[in-house]
Amino acid sequence: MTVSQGLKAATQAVGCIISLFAVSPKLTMIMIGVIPVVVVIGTGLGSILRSMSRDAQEEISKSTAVADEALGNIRTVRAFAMERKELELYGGQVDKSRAKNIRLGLGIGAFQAGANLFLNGIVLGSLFAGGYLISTKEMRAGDLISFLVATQMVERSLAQMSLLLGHVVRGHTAGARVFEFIDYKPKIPVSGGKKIPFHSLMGEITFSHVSFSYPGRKQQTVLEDFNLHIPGGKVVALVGLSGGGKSTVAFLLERFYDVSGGSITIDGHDLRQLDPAWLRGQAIGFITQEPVLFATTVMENIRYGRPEATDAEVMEAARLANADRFIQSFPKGYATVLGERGVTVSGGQKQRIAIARALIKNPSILILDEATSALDVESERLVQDALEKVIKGRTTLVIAHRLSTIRNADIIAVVSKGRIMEMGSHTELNAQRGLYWELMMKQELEDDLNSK
Ligand SMILES: Nc1ncnc2c1ncn2[C@@H]1O[C@H](COP(=O)(O)OP(=O)(O)OP(=O)(O)O)[C@@H](O)[C@H]1O
Repeated sequence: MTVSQGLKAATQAVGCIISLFAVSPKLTMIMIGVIPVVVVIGTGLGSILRSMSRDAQEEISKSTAVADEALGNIRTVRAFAMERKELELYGGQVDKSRAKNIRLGLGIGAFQAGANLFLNGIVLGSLFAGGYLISTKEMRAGDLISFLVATQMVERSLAQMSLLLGHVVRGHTAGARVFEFIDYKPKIPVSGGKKIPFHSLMGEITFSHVSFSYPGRKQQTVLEDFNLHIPGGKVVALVGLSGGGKSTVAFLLERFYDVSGGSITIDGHDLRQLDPAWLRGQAIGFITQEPVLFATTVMENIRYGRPEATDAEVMEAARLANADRFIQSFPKGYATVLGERGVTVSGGQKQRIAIARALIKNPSILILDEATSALDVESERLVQDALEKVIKGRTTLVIAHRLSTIRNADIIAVVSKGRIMEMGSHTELNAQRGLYWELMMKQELEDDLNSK
Protein backbone atom coordinates (compact mmCIF):
# COMPACT_ATOMS: atom_id res chain seq x y z
CA MET A 1 0.00 0.00 0.00
CA THR A 2 1.65 3.19 -1.12
CA VAL A 3 0.97 6.79 -0.14
CA SER A 4 -0.53 7.47 -3.60
CA GLN A 5 -2.94 4.54 -3.10
CA GLY A 6 -3.81 5.99 0.31
CA LEU A 7 -4.49 9.39 -1.25
CA LYS A 8 -6.64 7.74 -3.91
CA ALA A 9 -8.65 5.97 -1.19
CA ALA A 10 -9.06 9.24 0.74
CA THR A 11 -10.28 11.14 -2.36
CA GLN A 12 -12.66 8.30 -3.16
CA ALA A 13 -14.04 8.43 0.40
CA VAL A 14 -14.57 12.22 0.19
CA GLY A 15 -16.29 11.88 -3.22
CA CYS A 16 -18.62 9.18 -1.93
CA ILE A 17 -19.49 11.18 1.18
CA ILE A 18 -20.54 14.07 -1.10
CA SER A 19 -22.76 11.63 -3.07
CA LEU A 20 -24.19 10.39 0.23
CA PHE A 21 -25.17 13.97 1.07
CA ALA A 22 -26.85 14.30 -2.32
CA VAL A 23 -28.86 11.09 -1.80
CA SER A 24 -29.94 11.63 1.83
CA PRO A 25 -28.54 14.48 3.96
CA LYS A 26 -30.33 13.19 7.07
CA LEU A 27 -28.92 9.66 6.89
CA THR A 28 -25.48 11.07 6.08
CA MET A 29 -25.61 13.36 9.13
CA ILE A 30 -26.47 10.38 11.35
CA MET A 31 -23.50 8.50 9.89
CA ILE A 32 -21.13 11.45 10.23
CA GLY A 33 -22.26 11.96 13.85
CA VAL A 34 -20.27 8.93 14.94
CA ILE A 35 -17.03 10.19 13.31
CA PRO A 36 -15.70 12.25 16.30
CA VAL A 37 -15.99 9.15 18.54
CA VAL A 38 -14.08 7.15 15.97
CA VAL A 39 -11.39 9.83 15.63
CA VAL A 40 -10.83 9.90 19.41
CA ILE A 41 -10.64 6.11 19.68
CA GLY A 42 -8.46 5.90 16.54
CA THR A 43 -5.98 8.52 17.84
CA GLY A 44 -5.68 6.73 21.19
CA LEU A 45 -5.10 3.37 19.54
CA GLY A 46 -2.65 4.97 17.07
CA SER A 47 -0.46 6.30 19.88
CA ILE A 48 -0.47 2.90 21.65
CA LEU A 49 0.56 1.26 18.38
CA ARG A 50 3.34 3.82 17.86
CA SER A 51 4.81 3.13 21.29
CA MET A 52 4.61 -0.65 20.64
CA SER A 53 6.37 -0.12 17.32
CA ARG A 54 9.11 1.94 19.01
CA ASP A 55 9.71 -0.88 21.52
CA ALA A 56 9.89 -3.44 18.72
CA GLN A 57 12.31 -1.28 16.73
CA GLU A 58 14.57 -0.86 19.76
CA GLU A 59 14.75 -4.62 20.30
CA ILE A 60 15.70 -5.11 16.64
CA SER A 61 18.53 -2.54 16.99
CA LYS A 62 19.77 -4.28 20.15
CA SER A 63 19.93 -7.69 18.49
CA THR A 64 21.73 -6.20 15.47
CA ALA A 65 24.24 -4.56 17.83
CA VAL A 66 24.93 -7.89 19.58
CA ALA A 67 25.56 -9.64 16.23
CA ASP A 68 27.67 -6.75 14.95
CA GLU A 69 29.89 -6.72 18.03
CA ALA A 70 30.41 -10.50 18.01
CA LEU A 71 31.19 -10.62 14.26
CA GLY A 72 33.41 -7.53 14.43
CA ASN A 73 35.47 -9.13 17.20
CA ILE A 74 35.31 -12.68 15.89
CA ARG A 75 38.94 -13.44 16.79
CA THR A 76 38.39 -12.55 20.44
CA VAL A 77 35.17 -14.60 20.45
CA ARG A 78 37.06 -17.59 18.99
CA ALA A 79 40.06 -17.11 21.29
CA PHE A 80 37.82 -17.41 24.35
CA ALA A 81 35.64 -20.17 22.80
CA MET A 82 32.63 -17.94 23.37
CA GLU A 83 30.74 -18.86 20.19
CA ARG A 84 27.96 -20.66 22.10
CA LYS A 85 27.64 -17.85 24.64
CA GLU A 86 27.45 -15.23 21.89
CA LEU A 87 24.86 -17.34 20.06
CA GLU A 88 22.81 -17.60 23.24
CA LEU A 89 23.08 -13.86 23.78
CA TYR A 90 21.98 -13.19 20.22
CA GLY A 91 19.24 -15.85 20.41
CA GLY A 92 17.90 -14.27 23.62
CA GLN A 93 17.85 -10.85 22.02
CA VAL A 94 16.17 -12.14 18.86
CA ASP A 95 13.51 -13.85 21.03
CA LYS A 96 12.80 -10.57 22.80
CA SER A 97 12.59 -8.80 19.46
CA ARG A 98 10.27 -11.51 18.09
CA ALA A 99 7.97 -11.21 21.13
CA LYS A 100 7.75 -7.42 20.75
CA ASN A 101 7.09 -7.73 17.01
CA ILE A 102 4.37 -10.35 17.54
CA ARG A 103 2.75 -8.01 20.07
CA LEU A 104 2.92 -5.18 17.53
CA GLY A 105 1.51 -7.42 14.77
CA LEU A 106 -1.39 -8.45 17.04
CA GLY A 107 -1.99 -4.80 17.92
CA ILE A 108 -2.11 -3.73 14.29
CA GLY A 109 -4.30 -6.76 13.43
CA ALA A 110 -6.73 -5.94 16.25
CA PHE A 111 -6.86 -2.33 15.10
CA GLN A 112 -7.66 -3.36 11.55
CA ALA A 113 -10.27 -5.90 12.72
CA GLY A 114 -11.90 -3.21 14.88
CA ALA A 115 -11.86 -0.79 11.94
CA ASN A 116 -13.54 -3.39 9.69
CA LEU A 117 -16.15 -4.21 12.30
CA PHE A 118 -16.93 -0.55 12.67
CA LEU A 119 -17.19 -0.04 8.91
CA ASN A 120 -19.50 -3.01 8.52
CA GLY A 121 -21.46 -1.57 11.41
CA ILE A 122 -21.93 1.57 9.35
CA VAL A 123 -23.47 -0.45 6.50
CA LEU A 124 -25.79 -2.26 8.92
CA GLY A 125 -26.59 1.01 10.69
CA SER A 126 -27.41 2.62 7.34
CA LEU A 127 -29.74 -0.29 6.49
CA PHE A 128 -31.44 0.05 9.86
CA ALA A 129 -31.78 3.86 9.77
CA GLY A 130 -32.61 3.80 6.03
CA GLY A 131 -35.36 1.21 6.67
CA TYR A 132 -36.81 3.49 9.31
CA LEU A 133 -36.71 6.52 6.97
CA ILE A 134 -38.47 4.48 4.23
CA SER A 135 -41.19 3.50 6.71
CA THR A 136 -41.73 7.18 7.54
CA LYS A 137 -41.69 7.96 3.80
CA GLU A 138 -38.69 10.25 4.19
CA MET A 139 -36.65 8.12 1.80
CA ARG A 140 -37.31 5.94 -1.23
CA ALA A 141 -36.12 2.34 -1.50
CA GLY A 142 -34.01 3.21 -4.57
CA ASP A 143 -32.24 5.99 -2.65
CA LEU A 144 -31.38 3.55 0.15
CA ILE A 145 -29.81 1.17 -2.39
CA SER A 146 -27.70 4.03 -3.91
CA PHE A 147 -26.83 5.13 -0.36
CA LEU A 148 -25.68 1.62 0.56
CA VAL A 149 -23.55 1.29 -2.60
CA ALA A 150 -21.85 4.62 -1.84
CA THR A 151 -21.42 3.63 1.83
CA GLN A 152 -19.66 0.44 0.74
CA MET A 153 -17.29 2.48 -1.39
CA VAL A 154 -16.54 4.63 1.66
CA GLU A 155 -16.06 1.48 3.71
CA ARG A 156 -13.60 -0.01 1.23
CA SER A 157 -11.63 3.25 1.00
CA LEU A 158 -11.43 3.60 4.77
CA ALA A 159 -10.39 -0.05 5.13
CA GLN A 160 -7.51 0.62 2.73
CA MET A 161 -6.55 3.70 4.73
CA SER A 162 -6.47 1.69 7.96
CA LEU A 163 -4.02 -0.70 6.24
CA LEU A 164 -1.92 2.31 5.28
CA LEU A 165 -1.98 3.46 8.90
CA GLY A 166 -0.28 0.18 9.92
CA HIS A 167 2.55 0.90 7.46
CA VAL A 168 2.73 4.53 8.56
CA VAL A 169 3.12 3.51 12.22
CA ARG A 170 6.00 1.13 11.43
CA GLY A 171 7.66 3.53 8.99
CA HIS A 172 7.28 6.50 11.29
CA THR A 173 9.08 4.90 14.24
CA ALA A 174 11.82 3.48 12.00
CA GLY A 175 12.24 6.88 10.36
CA ALA A 176 12.12 8.74 13.69
CA ARG A 177 15.43 7.12 14.71
CA VAL A 178 17.04 8.11 11.42
CA PHE A 179 15.81 11.70 11.74
CA GLU A 180 16.98 11.79 15.36
CA PHE A 181 20.53 11.16 14.10
CA ILE A 182 20.18 13.52 11.13
CA ASP A 183 19.05 16.31 13.45
CA TYR A 184 21.74 15.55 16.05
CA LYS A 185 24.02 18.57 16.36
CA PRO A 186 27.62 17.70 17.33
CA LYS A 187 28.91 19.66 20.34
CA ILE A 188 32.11 20.36 18.42
CA PRO A 189 31.38 21.47 14.85
CA VAL A 190 32.88 19.31 12.11
CA SER A 191 34.17 22.32 10.21
CA GLY A 192 34.22 26.13 10.24
CA GLY A 193 36.63 28.60 11.82
CA LYS A 194 40.12 29.97 11.29
CA LYS A 195 42.82 28.24 9.28
CA ILE A 196 46.50 29.05 9.66
CA PRO A 197 48.18 29.19 6.23
CA PHE A 198 50.61 26.29 5.80
CA HIS A 199 53.69 28.49 5.36
CA SER A 200 53.09 30.54 8.53
CA LEU A 201 52.19 27.54 10.70
CA MET A 202 55.00 27.11 13.22
CA GLY A 203 53.24 24.37 15.19
CA GLU A 204 53.84 25.87 18.62
CA ILE A 205 51.43 24.27 21.08
CA THR A 206 50.53 25.53 24.54
CA PHE A 207 48.31 23.84 27.12
CA SER A 208 47.54 26.46 29.70
CA HIS A 209 45.86 25.59 33.03
CA VAL A 210 43.84 22.88 31.28
CA SER A 211 41.36 20.90 33.30
CA PHE A 212 39.23 18.17 31.82
CA SER A 213 36.67 15.48 32.66
CA TYR A 214 35.17 13.10 30.09
CA PRO A 215 31.50 13.96 29.38
CA GLY A 216 30.46 10.42 30.34
CA ARG A 217 32.29 10.53 33.70
CA LYS A 218 32.11 14.10 34.90
CA GLN A 219 32.94 13.29 38.53
CA GLN A 220 36.47 12.11 37.57
CA THR A 221 38.93 14.93 36.82
CA VAL A 222 41.37 13.47 34.29
CA LEU A 223 43.54 16.60 33.81
CA GLU A 224 43.91 19.33 36.39
CA ASP A 225 45.82 22.58 35.95
CA PHE A 226 47.80 20.93 33.15
CA ASN A 227 50.45 23.19 31.62
CA LEU A 228 52.65 22.21 28.70
CA HIS A 229 54.53 24.22 26.11
CA ILE A 230 55.74 22.51 22.92
CA PRO A 231 57.95 24.81 20.84
CA GLY A 232 57.47 24.57 17.05
CA GLY A 233 59.43 21.74 15.44
CA LYS A 234 60.42 20.10 18.73
CA VAL A 235 59.72 16.60 20.00
CA VAL A 236 57.96 16.35 23.34
CA ALA A 237 57.39 12.96 24.94
CA LEU A 238 54.74 12.25 27.54
CA VAL A 239 55.56 9.35 29.83
CA GLY A 240 54.01 8.05 33.02
CA LEU A 241 51.98 5.30 34.58
CA SER A 242 48.92 3.92 32.83
CA GLY A 243 45.79 5.99 33.33
CA GLY A 244 47.71 9.21 34.07
CA GLY A 245 46.00 11.09 31.23
CA LYS A 246 48.57 10.96 28.39
CA SER A 247 46.19 9.83 25.64
CA THR A 248 43.65 12.36 26.86
CA VAL A 249 46.18 15.14 26.10
CA ALA A 250 46.34 13.85 22.49
CA PHE A 251 42.53 13.67 22.20
CA LEU A 252 42.22 17.26 23.41
CA LEU A 253 44.82 18.43 20.90
CA GLU A 254 42.82 16.70 18.12
CA ARG A 255 39.76 18.45 19.61
CA PHE A 256 37.81 15.24 20.01
CA TYR A 257 36.66 16.94 23.21
CA ASP A 258 36.73 20.55 24.41
CA VAL A 259 38.63 21.38 27.59
CA SER A 260 36.51 21.94 30.73
CA GLY A 261 38.78 24.79 31.89
CA GLY A 262 41.89 26.66 30.64
CA SER A 263 42.89 26.67 26.99
CA ILE A 264 44.96 25.01 24.28
CA THR A 265 46.54 27.18 21.62
CA ILE A 266 48.41 26.55 18.37
CA ASP A 267 50.65 29.47 17.39
CA GLY A 268 48.66 31.58 19.88
CA HIS A 269 45.24 30.74 18.35
CA ASP A 270 42.76 29.09 20.69
CA LEU A 271 41.90 25.61 19.40
CA ARG A 272 38.19 26.43 19.71
CA GLN A 273 38.55 29.17 17.08
CA LEU A 274 40.36 26.98 14.57
CA ASP A 275 38.56 24.99 11.86
CA PRO A 276 38.39 21.37 13.13
CA ALA A 277 38.38 20.03 9.55
CA TRP A 278 41.63 21.89 8.82
CA LEU A 279 43.10 20.93 12.20
CA ARG A 280 42.49 17.20 11.77
CA GLY A 281 42.66 17.04 7.97
CA GLN A 282 45.81 19.06 7.38
CA ALA A 283 47.55 20.41 10.47
CA ILE A 284 47.78 17.29 12.65
CA GLY A 285 48.74 13.71 11.78
CA PHE A 286 47.60 11.25 14.44
CA ILE A 287 49.07 7.75 14.62
CA THR A 288 47.35 5.64 17.24
CA GLN A 289 48.41 2.50 19.04
CA GLU A 290 45.90 0.38 17.14
CA PRO A 291 45.44 1.99 13.75
CA VAL A 292 42.26 1.13 11.89
CA LEU A 293 42.54 0.23 8.22
CA PHE A 294 39.62 -0.17 5.85
CA ALA A 295 38.63 -3.15 3.72
CA THR A 296 39.90 -1.58 0.53
CA THR A 297 43.24 -1.47 -1.32
CA VAL A 298 46.51 -0.43 0.30
CA MET A 299 46.60 2.50 -2.13
CA GLU A 300 43.18 3.78 -0.99
CA ASN A 301 44.03 3.21 2.67
CA ILE A 302 47.06 5.49 2.40
CA ARG A 303 45.20 7.98 0.19
CA TYR A 304 42.60 8.26 2.97
CA GLY A 305 44.98 10.81 4.53
CA ARG A 306 44.60 13.12 1.50
CA PRO A 307 42.01 12.00 -1.06
CA GLU A 308 43.46 14.14 -3.86
CA ALA A 309 46.97 12.61 -3.56
CA THR A 310 48.38 11.04 -6.73
CA ASP A 311 49.59 7.41 -6.91
CA ALA A 312 53.18 8.67 -6.96
CA GLU A 313 52.60 10.68 -3.77
CA VAL A 314 51.08 7.64 -2.06
CA MET A 315 54.14 5.56 -2.98
CA GLU A 316 56.48 8.29 -1.77
CA ALA A 317 54.69 8.40 1.60
CA ALA A 318 54.92 4.60 1.81
CA ARG A 319 58.65 4.74 1.09
CA LEU A 320 59.17 7.28 3.89
CA ALA A 321 57.17 5.07 6.24
CA ASN A 322 59.30 1.96 5.43
CA ALA A 323 56.18 0.39 3.96
CA ASP A 324 56.96 0.42 0.25
CA ARG A 325 59.08 -2.74 0.24
CA PHE A 326 56.56 -5.05 1.92
CA ILE A 327 53.68 -3.57 -0.10
CA GLN A 328 55.57 -4.28 -3.36
CA SER A 329 56.13 -7.86 -2.17
CA PHE A 330 52.37 -8.53 -2.12
CA PRO A 331 51.28 -10.23 -5.39
CA LYS A 332 48.98 -7.32 -6.20
CA GLY A 333 51.22 -4.62 -4.67
CA TYR A 334 49.35 -1.40 -3.89
CA ALA A 335 46.14 -2.92 -5.31
CA THR A 336 46.06 -5.57 -2.55
CA VAL A 337 42.74 -5.43 -0.75
CA LEU A 338 43.11 -5.49 3.04
CA GLY A 339 40.56 -7.48 5.04
CA GLU A 340 38.00 -5.75 7.20
CA ARG A 341 39.80 -3.61 9.84
CA GLY A 342 43.09 -4.52 8.12
CA VAL A 343 43.21 -8.08 9.50
CA THR A 344 45.26 -9.40 6.58
CA VAL A 345 48.49 -7.55 7.45
CA SER A 346 50.77 -7.88 10.46
CA GLY A 347 50.74 -5.38 13.35
CA GLY A 348 53.99 -3.75 12.20
CA GLN A 349 52.79 -3.51 8.57
CA LYS A 350 49.50 -2.02 9.68
CA GLN A 351 51.40 0.52 11.74
CA ARG A 352 53.60 1.53 8.80
CA ILE A 353 50.61 1.88 6.46
CA ALA A 354 49.06 4.11 9.12
CA ILE A 355 52.26 6.19 9.28
CA ALA A 356 52.17 6.60 5.49
CA ARG A 357 48.52 7.63 5.73
CA ALA A 358 49.32 10.29 8.33
CA LEU A 359 52.38 11.44 6.38
CA ILE A 360 50.60 12.00 3.10
CA LYS A 361 48.86 14.98 4.69
CA ASN A 362 52.30 16.50 5.26
CA PRO A 363 51.13 17.66 8.69
CA SER A 364 53.05 20.27 10.66
CA ILE A 365 52.15 18.53 13.91
CA LEU A 366 52.40 14.80 14.60
CA ILE A 367 50.90 12.88 17.49
CA LEU A 368 52.25 9.39 18.06
CA ASP A 369 50.28 7.50 20.66
CA GLU A 370 52.41 4.55 21.83
CA ALA A 371 52.90 3.75 18.19
CA THR A 372 55.48 1.04 18.76
CA SER A 373 54.28 -0.61 21.96
CA ALA A 374 52.40 -3.49 20.32
CA LEU A 375 55.27 -4.66 18.10
CA ASP A 376 58.12 -7.17 18.22
CA VAL A 377 61.72 -5.98 18.20
CA GLU A 378 62.24 -6.13 14.41
CA SER A 379 58.95 -4.44 13.55
CA GLU A 380 59.58 -1.90 16.27
CA ARG A 381 62.96 -1.07 14.75
CA LEU A 382 61.42 -0.58 11.29
CA VAL A 383 58.57 1.54 12.65
CA GLN A 384 60.93 3.51 14.90
CA ASP A 385 63.23 4.13 11.97
CA ALA A 386 60.27 5.35 9.88
CA LEU A 387 59.13 7.61 12.69
CA GLU A 388 62.56 9.14 13.15
CA LYS A 389 62.53 10.09 9.47
CA VAL A 390 59.05 11.56 9.56
CA ILE A 391 59.26 13.65 12.72
CA LYS A 392 62.02 15.82 11.27
CA GLY A 393 60.86 19.42 10.97
CA ARG A 394 57.50 18.75 12.63
CA THR A 395 56.21 19.50 16.11
CA THR A 396 55.80 16.05 17.59
CA LEU A 397 53.96 14.84 20.65
CA VAL A 398 54.96 11.28 21.49
CA ILE A 399 53.05 9.29 24.05
CA ALA A 400 55.30 6.44 25.04
CA HIS A 401 55.45 3.53 27.41
CA ARG A 402 58.87 2.32 26.31
CA LEU A 403 61.26 4.94 27.63
CA SER A 404 64.07 3.67 25.41
CA THR A 405 62.27 5.05 22.34
CA ILE A 406 62.07 8.64 23.55
CA ARG A 407 65.52 9.26 25.02
CA ASN A 408 66.34 11.70 22.24
CA ALA A 409 63.16 13.75 22.68
CA ASP A 410 63.81 17.48 23.20
CA ILE A 411 61.56 17.53 26.25
CA ILE A 412 60.25 14.65 28.33
CA ALA A 413 57.24 15.34 30.56
CA VAL A 414 56.24 12.87 33.26
CA VAL A 415 52.46 12.84 33.65
CA SER A 416 50.82 11.51 36.76
CA LYS A 417 47.23 11.93 37.95
CA GLY A 418 46.47 14.52 35.31
CA ARG A 419 49.43 16.82 36.02
CA ILE A 420 53.00 17.21 34.83
CA MET A 421 55.25 16.18 37.70
CA GLU A 422 58.66 16.51 36.03
CA MET A 423 59.95 17.98 32.82
CA GLY A 424 63.33 18.14 31.11
CA SER A 425 65.70 16.25 28.83
CA HIS A 426 66.60 12.61 29.46
CA THR A 427 69.92 13.58 31.02
CA GLU A 428 68.36 16.21 33.28
CA LEU A 429 65.55 13.94 34.47
CA ASN A 430 67.90 11.04 34.97
CA ALA A 431 70.09 13.21 37.20
CA GLN A 432 67.05 14.33 39.24
CA ARG A 433 66.39 10.76 40.39
CA GLY A 434 62.68 11.45 40.61
CA LEU A 435 59.66 9.82 38.97
CA TYR A 436 61.30 9.47 35.54
CA TRP A 437 64.28 7.74 37.03
CA GLU A 438 61.97 5.41 38.99
CA LEU A 439 60.03 4.57 35.82
CA MET A 440 63.28 3.88 34.00
CA MET A 441 64.59 1.61 36.75
CA LYS A 442 61.29 -0.27 36.76
CA GLN A 443 61.40 -0.74 33.03
CA GLU A 444 65.02 -1.86 33.00
CA LEU A 445 64.17 -4.45 35.64
CA GLU A 446 61.20 -5.66 33.59
CA ASP A 447 63.36 -5.84 30.42
CA ASP A 448 65.99 -7.85 32.34
CA LEU A 449 63.37 -10.27 33.62
CA ASN A 450 61.84 -10.62 30.14
CA SER A 451 65.20 -11.36 28.52
CA LYS A 452 66.02 -14.13 31.01
N1 LIG B 1 36.11 7.85 27.09
C1 LIG B 1 36.36 7.92 28.40
N2 LIG B 1 35.36 8.18 29.27
C2 LIG B 1 35.60 8.27 30.59
N3 LIG B 1 36.82 8.13 31.15
C3 LIG B 1 37.86 7.86 30.35
C4 LIG B 1 37.69 7.75 28.93
N4 LIG B 1 38.90 7.49 28.38
C5 LIG B 1 39.77 7.45 29.40
N5 LIG B 1 39.17 7.69 30.59
C6 LIG B 1 39.80 7.76 31.90
O1 LIG B 1 40.71 8.85 31.89
C7 LIG B 1 41.89 8.53 32.60
C8 LIG B 1 43.11 8.83 31.74
O2 LIG B 1 43.09 7.97 30.61
P1 LIG B 1 44.20 8.03 29.48
O3 LIG B 1 43.83 7.03 28.44
O4 LIG B 1 44.38 9.44 29.05
O5 LIG B 1 45.50 7.56 30.26
P2 LIG B 1 46.93 7.17 29.68
O6 LIG B 1 47.93 7.84 30.56
O7 LIG B 1 47.01 7.44 28.23
O8 LIG B 1 46.94 5.60 29.94
P3 LIG B 1 47.65 4.46 29.07
O9 LIG B 1 49.10 4.70 29.21
O10 LIG B 1 47.21 3.20 29.76
O11 LIG B 1 47.13 4.56 27.67
C9 LIG B 1 41.77 7.07 33.01
O12 LIG B 1 41.44 7.02 34.37
C10 LIG B 1 40.64 6.53 32.17
O13 LIG B 1 39.92 5.57 32.89
